[in-house]
Amino acid sequence: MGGVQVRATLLQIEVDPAETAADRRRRAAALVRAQAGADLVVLPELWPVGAFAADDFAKEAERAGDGPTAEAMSAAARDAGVWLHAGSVVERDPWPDGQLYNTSLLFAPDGALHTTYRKIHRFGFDRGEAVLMAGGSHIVTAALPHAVLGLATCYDLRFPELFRGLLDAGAGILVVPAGWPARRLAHWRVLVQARAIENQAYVLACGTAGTHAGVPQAGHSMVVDPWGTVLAEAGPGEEVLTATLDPDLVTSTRSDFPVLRDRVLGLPPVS
Ligand SMILES: O=C(O)CCC(=O)C(=O)O
Repeated sequence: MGGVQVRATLLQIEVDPAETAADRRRRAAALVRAQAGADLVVLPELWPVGAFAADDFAKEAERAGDGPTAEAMSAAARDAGVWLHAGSVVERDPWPDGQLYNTSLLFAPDGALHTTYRKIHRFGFDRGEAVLMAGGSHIVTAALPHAVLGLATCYDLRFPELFRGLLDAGAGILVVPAGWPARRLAHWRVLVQARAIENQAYVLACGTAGTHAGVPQAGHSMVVDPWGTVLAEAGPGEEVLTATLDPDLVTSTRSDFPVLRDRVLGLPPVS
């Protein structure tokens, strides 16, 4: 990254079933290339296939390291010279007969795959992702030049203990790609802000636009600072959202208003 400030761009891409995954990959790659000059670019959850398009998960599954999304995003990150959180893909591992995972891909500015994160909490209760995919079992952070990213995905937002794990692992910028449905937009806005306030961290929450598998998407990608202030918020349609982050604000918020120091851990239950 260039300096003390982090120029972040969230690409709230529309997922339209009339567009093929291959066409959407080309469009997303062009959007990433247009962000040259940013430090960190973020795409949403499962944007190649659609987060609710469960019937297509197996067909669109790919390898995390060198599948079609990884190849397109690696080249786009390198061409733009940006850190790229390329959202998530349906990963099959081992290839070609293994389990499906909802796996996020983080590329370095030279195009190398830096880190992957398998979504831990699977959404759908007894349907969709919850039955078709396996859950991840690792908390994942990534140390970038001026900040540590903590990775989570969509439904993970509802599980504050995961974010405490990311906080304890050193994260100051929490990155949450999502495919959040419009009917629970109110939950999204509150949860994104809450994760920022309670962990005194930036939250970059990038959703999708459009309707796929009959589920209208919320859009409303958000950038929230460690004090809980919403720095930028998208509308419901496709949008490029930008914000400038100051990693020192994480440190100063935590020392000026030191609530994290007052955590009380490991209390025994009353029997
Ligand atoms: O928790 C929710 O309301 C939405 C979660 C979701 O859509 C997902 O994880 O894909």
